[in-house]
Amino acid sequence: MRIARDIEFLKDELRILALGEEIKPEIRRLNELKSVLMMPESLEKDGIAYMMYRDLPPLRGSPIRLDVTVIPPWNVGGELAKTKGHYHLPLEGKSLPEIYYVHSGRAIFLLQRRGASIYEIEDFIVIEAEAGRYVMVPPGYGHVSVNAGEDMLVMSNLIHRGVMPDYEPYEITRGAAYYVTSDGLVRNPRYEKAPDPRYEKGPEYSSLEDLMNDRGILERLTDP
Ligand SMILES: O=P(O)(O)OC[C@H]1O[C@](O)(CO)[C@@H](O)[C@@H]1O
Repeated sequence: MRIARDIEFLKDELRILALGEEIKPEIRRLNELKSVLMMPESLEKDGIAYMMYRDLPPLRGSPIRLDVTVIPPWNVGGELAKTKGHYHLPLEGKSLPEIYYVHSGRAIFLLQRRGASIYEIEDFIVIEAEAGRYVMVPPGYGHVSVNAGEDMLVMSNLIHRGVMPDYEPYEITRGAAYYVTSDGLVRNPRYEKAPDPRYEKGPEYSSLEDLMNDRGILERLTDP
């Protein structure tokens, strides 16, 4: 599968070749997600939760980092496959956004903006995106990516390379304010306040390459 010019994802071998270089993935295991699962007690055995191929060559040396994340379909206690979830720590006092582009599969992005405490959510957005659509995670929003389809979800993300993830709020509340299950959304009871979700669809964009060449969009990653 073509990710961009000179970047190929070899689906059967779970390998990425970028400008001829083999990119070694960082693997997140199911056991590492126990702290954010709706029903961790339903996890019977460890396995691969998702793979992150970080800092692909075309953008090395630039302020923006390009990663590819591959989430196979899985389900623990009815909850669909997802990333751990994090907020972005401010960089030099600024909260910075992030862009996801879906190459294949069906994604649901759960975005949340917290209020006075981590148990209070002011805004909760559910964004659906299949291949050819992108999502901008706005500054200040925490995010979880869910594989809502039956196939592998393959997506890229563009982010300022100085941004560090903050996992603690998601670990304390055991995930986002809503879980995505095979029966739909389930409210996480650990949050004291969470509005009804707002539903959106990620806008279409011709390709990741075109997105990477769109100055207007890219500039927002460093200066929202
Ligand atoms: O850090 P988490 O919550 O496991 O999520 C992984 C995702 O976050 C990123 O590290 C960037 O925010 C991606 O590479 C990856 O898709």
